[in-house]
Amino acid sequence: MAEQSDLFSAPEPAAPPLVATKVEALRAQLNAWAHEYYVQDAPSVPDAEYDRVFRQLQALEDAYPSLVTPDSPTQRVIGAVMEGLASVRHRVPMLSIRTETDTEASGAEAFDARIRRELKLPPDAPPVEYVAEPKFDGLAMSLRYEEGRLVQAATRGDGEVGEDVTHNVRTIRQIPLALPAGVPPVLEVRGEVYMRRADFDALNERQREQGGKTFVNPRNAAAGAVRQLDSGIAAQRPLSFFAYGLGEVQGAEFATHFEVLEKLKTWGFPVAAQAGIALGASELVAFHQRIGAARDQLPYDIDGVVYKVNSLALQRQLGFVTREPRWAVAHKYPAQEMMTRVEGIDVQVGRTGKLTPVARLAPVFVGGVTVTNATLHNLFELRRKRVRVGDQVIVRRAGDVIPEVVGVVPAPRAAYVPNFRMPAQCPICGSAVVREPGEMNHRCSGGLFCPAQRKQAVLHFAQRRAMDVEGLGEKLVDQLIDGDVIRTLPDLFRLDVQALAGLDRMAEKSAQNVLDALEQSKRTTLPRFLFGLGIRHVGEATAKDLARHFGALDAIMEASVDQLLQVNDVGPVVAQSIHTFFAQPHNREVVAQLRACGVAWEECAPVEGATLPLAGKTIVLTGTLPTLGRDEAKDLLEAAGAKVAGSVSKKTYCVVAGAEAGSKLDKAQALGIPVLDEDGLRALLQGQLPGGAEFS
Ligand SMILES: NC(=O)c1ccc[n+]([C@@H]2O[C@H](COP(=O)([O-])OP(=O)(O)OC[C@H]3O[C@@H](n4cnc5c(N)ncnc54)[C@H](O)[C@@H]3O)[C@@H](O)[C@H]2O)c1
Ligand SMILES: [Zn+2]
Repeated sequence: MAEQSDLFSAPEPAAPPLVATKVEALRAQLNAWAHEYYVQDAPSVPDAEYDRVFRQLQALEDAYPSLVTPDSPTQRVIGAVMEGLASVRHRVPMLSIRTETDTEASGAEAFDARIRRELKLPPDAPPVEYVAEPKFDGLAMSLRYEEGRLVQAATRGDGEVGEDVTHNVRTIRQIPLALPAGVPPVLEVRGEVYMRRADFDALNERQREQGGKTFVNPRNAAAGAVRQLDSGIAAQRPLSFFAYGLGEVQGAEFATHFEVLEKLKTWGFPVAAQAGIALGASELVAFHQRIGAARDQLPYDIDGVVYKVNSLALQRQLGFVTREPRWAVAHKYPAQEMMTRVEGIDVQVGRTGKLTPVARLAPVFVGGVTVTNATLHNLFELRRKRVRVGDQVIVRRAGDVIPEVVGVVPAPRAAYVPNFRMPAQCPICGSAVVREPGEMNHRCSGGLFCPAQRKQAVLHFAQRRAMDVEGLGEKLVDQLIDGDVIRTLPDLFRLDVQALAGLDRMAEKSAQNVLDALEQSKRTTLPRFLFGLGIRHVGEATAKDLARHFGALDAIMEASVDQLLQVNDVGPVVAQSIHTFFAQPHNREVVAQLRACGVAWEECAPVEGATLPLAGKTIVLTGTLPTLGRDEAKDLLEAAGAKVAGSVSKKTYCVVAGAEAGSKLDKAQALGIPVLDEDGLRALLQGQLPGGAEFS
């Protein structure tokens, strides 16, 4: 009998052994990736790659349902409880969301059609009401409040059991610890903990500067912070929060999801401003497009939008499938991380002379654009990530920022590939490449000469505190350099009315004004000139110290590192930087030409720092003086040998206070430090001690 019935019922196709093996392999791969992603917060492949393999598995399971097992990644929410964190059983499970993909029709239309079918709506029924929201790329969080107090915060885990991370979540400022009176006595708020892009970039920048580990993306940085055992670390990572739903609630009833969002707002939770009601498929499509167009400008990452049936009664009617509700879907955008191959590593020189290794890539569509180059930041970052030519890497492009290589996809290399090296000479100008001790970045030392640094060099040279060329601002400098009107600083002094008047928005009159300003700037001072050269680490104060110590430019140019170290406040890094600068023949040539063009200053005999009346004294300026400007007062004090500092400490010699002096004055008084007015300052410069006595 059994044999006969087998003949009549349509049997499922038996899976060929090869398919069964393939399915097992795909599951093992997905489980390994999920472990890296959920447990270690350090994925080795981009989400797009995980999703691709996930869909492959889904397709095979659809074709051979006999192969489906309850522990397949397609059948359950993946996640785990980290050792060291207590586990929390969710009273209302935390589910995943099905992803709707675009075919010929928009994913929004496919979702709406499915909902209408499942609700058995006739074709002429009015449009279904949905709520559309951004899909934040962070990690799901359940916040439990009892009697209005936050008592527990838990991650999603496997959906049934999550991790207790209350200690870390308490450090997130956007999450209220106490709620206003009148909230339901038991209230679980569900939402997403995430990191804003700017916070993420700043965190990584800090890590890079210190040679520390950088994070792949804001999601992993946020997840890593939330799942720390030590709340001190989480507190240092700037995390944010958006609420988008509820878990267990006692003592309140809601009719719609939108009403829930409104209530969350009144209780003090951040709710996405874009969340709104959408009627039918057409409004969902419009929402998807609108948020997609604004995506790059958002201050945080989203990977799509979420559509939810608004009526909670209909939600209940629709119910759940294994790992996801039927009443919601995610409609995604192009991935912000993709995999591609490194075809070469180039070096770019930035405006400030910093050398950046840049990966040349097999073209890849990421974050909505095709990318062929991505930054590797610096040599150390590149080495730490072990990037070599030929490797598959993860490229991230989010917002308007330049694309970056965030990691290598581990794979055996076919052949030996040499490690990348920084060039010893600038690829643009041939000057020596230097890296200071403790610095992560390599730089071109051809500051004045290097075409990559020209604009920056000219602007710095012309600024008020340096050569003070009025009217030589950014727009004009852009035109001069881009139009190849000038190449080096001396070219500035070779400009004529004809060359200038040919430029955009430059009448003959204003051209003459610029020439006059240039002419006037030629009579300058040694500290201004030195500062204007833009030598790394030589700010105004150091330029003044150098001028005072050596008296003449030639002496500075010829000084050894040891001689430079004799100067007040000049340490090894600064001394080396000055020495390297003047060791470049290009830079010496520029200086010679500037002098040949008539740039001149008075030189004087070297002055011993110690002989100046205020040498070694630190003085603080605060408030507005009646006649002296802040810069003027500073110049006068520094000329007398004083150091002008920005904050008051026990070491402060005296404070010069004018009108509207604030906390600095209070602090001086508290510490018993003498306070002078402008007359007192003048007296001090004349040699009178703040107490009234004379200098000995
Ligand atoms: N790279 C890897 O190795 C790797 C490994 C495993 C998983 N993943 C990625 O993880 C994701 C799969 O995770 P999933 O199945 O939990 O789905 P999901 O994370 O894509 O979607 C569900 C989650 O969306 C979040 N969400 C954001 N905004 C929301 C909103 N407004 N309303 C409701 N929920 C919102 C919630 O946290 C919820 O848990 C995929 O993107 C996959 O690529 C990557
Ligand atoms: Zn250079």
